[in-house]
Amino acid sequence: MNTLVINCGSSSIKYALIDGSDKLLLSGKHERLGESQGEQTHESAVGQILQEISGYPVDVVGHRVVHGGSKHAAPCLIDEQVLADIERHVPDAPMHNPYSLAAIHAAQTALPGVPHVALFDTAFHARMPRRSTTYAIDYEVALKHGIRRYGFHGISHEYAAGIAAQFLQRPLNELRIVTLHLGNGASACAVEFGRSAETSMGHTPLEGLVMGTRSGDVDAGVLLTLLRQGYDVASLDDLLNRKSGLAGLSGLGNDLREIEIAAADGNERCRLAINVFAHRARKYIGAYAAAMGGVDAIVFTGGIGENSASMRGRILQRLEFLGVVLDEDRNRDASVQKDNDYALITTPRSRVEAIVVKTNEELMIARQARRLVSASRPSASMDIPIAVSGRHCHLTRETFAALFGADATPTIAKPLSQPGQFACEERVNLIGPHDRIERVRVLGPLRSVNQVEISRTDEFRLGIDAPVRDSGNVQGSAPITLEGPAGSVTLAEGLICARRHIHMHPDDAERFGLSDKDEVAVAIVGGGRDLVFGDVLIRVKDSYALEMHIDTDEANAAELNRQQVGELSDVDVDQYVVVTTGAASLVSKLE
Ligand SMILES: Nc1ncnc2c1ncn2[C@@H]1O[C@H](COP(=O)(O)OP(=O)(O)O)[C@@H](O)[C@H]1O
Ligand SMILES: CC(=O)OP(=O)(O)O
Ligand SMILES: [Mg+2]
Repeated sequence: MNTLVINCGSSSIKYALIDGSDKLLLSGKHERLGESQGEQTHESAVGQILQEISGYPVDVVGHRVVHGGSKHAAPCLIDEQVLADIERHVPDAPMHNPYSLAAIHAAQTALPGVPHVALFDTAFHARMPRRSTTYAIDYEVALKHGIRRYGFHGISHEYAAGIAAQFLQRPLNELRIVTLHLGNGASACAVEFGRSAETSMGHTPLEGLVMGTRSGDVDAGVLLTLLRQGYDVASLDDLLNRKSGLAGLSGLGNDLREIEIAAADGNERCRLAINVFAHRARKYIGAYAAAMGGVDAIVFTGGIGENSASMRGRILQRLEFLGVVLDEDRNRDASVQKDNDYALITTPRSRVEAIVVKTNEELMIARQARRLVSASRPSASMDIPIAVSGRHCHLTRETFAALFGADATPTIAKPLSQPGQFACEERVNLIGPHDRIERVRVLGPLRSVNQVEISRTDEFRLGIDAPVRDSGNVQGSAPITLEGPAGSVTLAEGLICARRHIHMHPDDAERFGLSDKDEVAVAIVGGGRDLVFGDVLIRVKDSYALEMHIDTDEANAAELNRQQVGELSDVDVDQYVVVTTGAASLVSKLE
C-alpha cells in the first residue's frame, strides 16, 4: 500500500511517497511558498508534487493538518464535515489551515479515487490535563469563545519521544522527556510517560518559544498597548506571526544559519536574537522538568534542533543542576539523517540524556493513514467481544493435588471462549490477612506456574496489595494461601490483578492494524457510564480468539451488563487510530 504524504507547513510543503513496509520511494520539499507575488503557492507546489508522483500507484493520501480543534483527537478520513472543521479553525492557525485546505482540494481533485486522511498536529496533545489546557481568564468568557490551549507539532513530538525511548532502551511509558521541536515553527513538549502533559504552543501556534517569524510568549498587555497605539487585528497578526521571532529581532530574516554567521561577525541584534531564543527554550526545559517532577531525557529535533550544535549548546548551558552534562565533541559532531536518526550529545555521567533526533513526520503520517485505511475497510467487522473475568485461579499439577487430593484431576464444567480453556467444577478458598473469599473458580488446563487473579476490591477484602500484571508474569507478585477440600497451600507469589488486554488472532491483528504488545485505549459507550480504558495490552497468537478481558471492577465501573460498544480508539507510541465499531457483547462471564 503506497501512501502519499503531504506535510503542509507555514512556508513549506514536505512530501513523501512511502510503501506498505515504510520504504521511502521518493520525497522532497518546496520552500518559501507564497511569500510574494509571482512566487510559488502551496497549491501550485501540490500540483508539481502530483505530477512528480504520477507514475506511481497511490493507495492513500495522508495530509498533515495543523489545527483540528477539540474534535479531532485521532486521524480521520476527510469528508465534508472534516473540511468544515479545518475551515472553522482557520482563524486559529492562519499560517497553516488555509494552506492545508488548498493542498487537500488540489490532491482530492488529482486523486479522487483514493481515501484522503487528515492527521492533526493537535491530536497528540488532546489528552493534556485541564490544568495545561486552561488559560486563567474569565471562565465563562473562555467557554463562550472556545478559548483553550491545544498544542501543535504533536506528530513530531510523539515521533521524537518514541525514537528517544528506543535509543534509551526503556519503555516510553516509564520516561519523562522534554522534546524541543525547533524548526521555523518551534515548540516544547513535556512527554510524561508517553503522553503530552504540557506543551508551549497554545490556542494558536503563536504561544511559547521564539520562532522564525513568530514572537512566542508576549505579555498580553503589550497587545493592549499596541492596540491603543493604533494597531488593529490585521497589523497585530502580521507583527506577531510574520515580523517577530528571529526575523524581527535580527532584522535579517528567519534563517538561523544566516543569523549565526552575522552574530559571529559581531552583529548585535543577531546575537540578541540567538540569546533570546536559547534563553526561552532553556526556561521551558526547567519548567517542564518541574511540571513532570523530573526529567530523563531532553530531545532536540526540527531544522534548528537537528542542525545547530551551537544553539543546542547554548540551550543546555546552566542545566547542570538538573543533571545535564553536555559532551562538547559529541554535540559538535552530531549528525542525523533519515537512516541514522539519532545522536547522543551528553557524557556517560550525565543523569539526563540529551539526544538529537531527526524528525520524520512523513513516516508517522504514512503509518497512521495506512492503519486507518486498513482498519476501516468496510468488509471487516470491528466488533470487540468483551469478557468479564471473575476472580479465578490457574494451578500447577502439584498445587491441584495438594488442594484436591493426590489422584484428583480437573473436572470440566464448561468450555471458555479461548480455545482449549475451560472452567472447572473445582473451587478453592482464598485466605488473606483480613478476610477470606470462598469458592473461587479453578480454570483449566493445569499450568506450569500458579496464578491467582482477583480484582482490586477483592484485594481490599483480603488485605493484600497485589500488583497489576500481564498474565504469566507472576515473579515477585503477592503471596496467597489457598484452601481446598484436601489441604491448604501457601504460595510465596502468584496473586495478581490482571492487566486488561485483548486477545487477537493474527488475522484480527492485521484487520485492526495492530501488533502483539501494542497498547490501545478502548472506549465503552452506550451503557450510561461511558468510559475509556487506557493501557489495554494487545496479545496476538494463533490460538487466540478476538476478545477483550476485563475484571469485575472494570466492568462495573463501565456499567457493562448489557450489549455495549467497545471502540478501539487509541494506539500507543507511533500509531493512532479510530476504527468503526459494531456492538461488542458480553460473551462470557466466569463464576
Ligand atoms: N545547519 C544549520 N544550522 C543552523 N540552523 C539551521 C541549519 N539547517 C537548518 N537550520 C534552520 O532550521 C530552520 C528551519 O527548520 P525546518 O524544520 O526545516 O523548518 P519548517 O518548520 O519550515 O519545516 C531554519 O531556521 C534554518 O535556518
Ligand atoms: C505548528 C507549526 O508551527 O508548524 P510549522 O513548524 O510547520 O510552521
Ligand atoms: Mg516545522
